[in-house]
Amino acid sequence: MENLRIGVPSKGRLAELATDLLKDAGLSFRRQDRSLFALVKDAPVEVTFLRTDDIPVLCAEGAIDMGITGSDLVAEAGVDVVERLALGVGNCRLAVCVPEDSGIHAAADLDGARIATSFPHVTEKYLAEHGAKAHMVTLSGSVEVMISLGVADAIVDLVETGSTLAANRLRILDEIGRYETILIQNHNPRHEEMANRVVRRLEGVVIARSYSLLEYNIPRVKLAEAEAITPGFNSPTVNALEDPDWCAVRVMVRRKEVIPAMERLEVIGASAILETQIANCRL
Ligand SMILES: Nc1ncnc2c1ncn2[C@@H]1O[C@H](COP(=O)(O)OP(=O)(O)OP(=O)(O)O)[C@@H](O)[C@H]1O
Ligand SMILES: O=P(O)(O)OC[C@H]1O[C@H](OP(=O)(O)OP(=O)(O)O)[C@H](O)[C@@H]1O
Ligand SMILES: [Mg+2]
Repeated sequence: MENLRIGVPSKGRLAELATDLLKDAGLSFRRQDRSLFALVKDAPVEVTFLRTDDIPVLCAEGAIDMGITGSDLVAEAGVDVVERLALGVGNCRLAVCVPEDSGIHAAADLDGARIATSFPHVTEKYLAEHGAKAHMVTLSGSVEVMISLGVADAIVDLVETGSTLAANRLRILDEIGRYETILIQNHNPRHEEMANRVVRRLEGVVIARSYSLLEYNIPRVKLAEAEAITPGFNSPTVNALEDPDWCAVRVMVRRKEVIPAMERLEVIGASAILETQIANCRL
């Protein structure tokens, strides 16, 4: 059986994220200098380092079986790949933006405008849905400066915090879509069983990263109330304590809900409330 080939971004913001995720999932490799290729230790897997935006087409063509990339880039490439797993990072949205003082107020006003973007296909589809047709200025980066350079009336680009827009005195006219970093797969991978194992392993890390383990003691009479505060991923584990009026609860809680949950548990009489980080899990 041939090795499973996984495409990983060679540089840019997703490179380190992807490498860390794979390592945490027990898929360790060493990239030597600028080499484009690495073998994974103890698994029939090869990692190929590629440009993030080439990963969708190379996966669709079968050069790689799986890849880590942005769902925005998959949409733009317009290729038919299987989306296996959302990786819980790289959240961003694609937006049509115009100068703060622009006379463009609706998508229909973009008819006949010049639009600078790295996403011409997604943009044209969006415009067509709004009955508009525009002149595309297709670029690979620094899109936000194109209006002040005089080559565009509007831009379509990724927005996360909005600070790049503010720095360029631009405002969002409309949101085209929301995207994130995903694991994609070819319809016919070289090693299907290993592909499924990669998905399960990464899933364990993604869930572990987004949940904490919460443990606390609670009077039995308050157990139902406590379970309503922390319903858990599956149902909570409840153990008896020496004092029959009390019990101990173990439950997974979304990281961002841990502090408010602890506060609410304290109010209803819980004690010894502990948060533990989960490194990995199989549920
Ligand atoms: N500001 C952002 N916040 C969150 N995710 C982003 C952001 N910008 C880009 N992404 C995601 O990361 C992917 C890769 O981004 P991009 O192609 O810009 O590479 P980069 O890491 O910025 O490197 P480069 O220097 O080539 O631009 C995007 O397709 C998108 O999914
Ligand atoms: O809303 P914000 O938080 O400001 O993020 C959005 C910016 O992030 C990305 O650029 P990146 O940093 O990748 O630079 P690039 O133009 O070189 O790709 C994207 O292209 C936007 O310019
Ligand atoms: Mg970028």
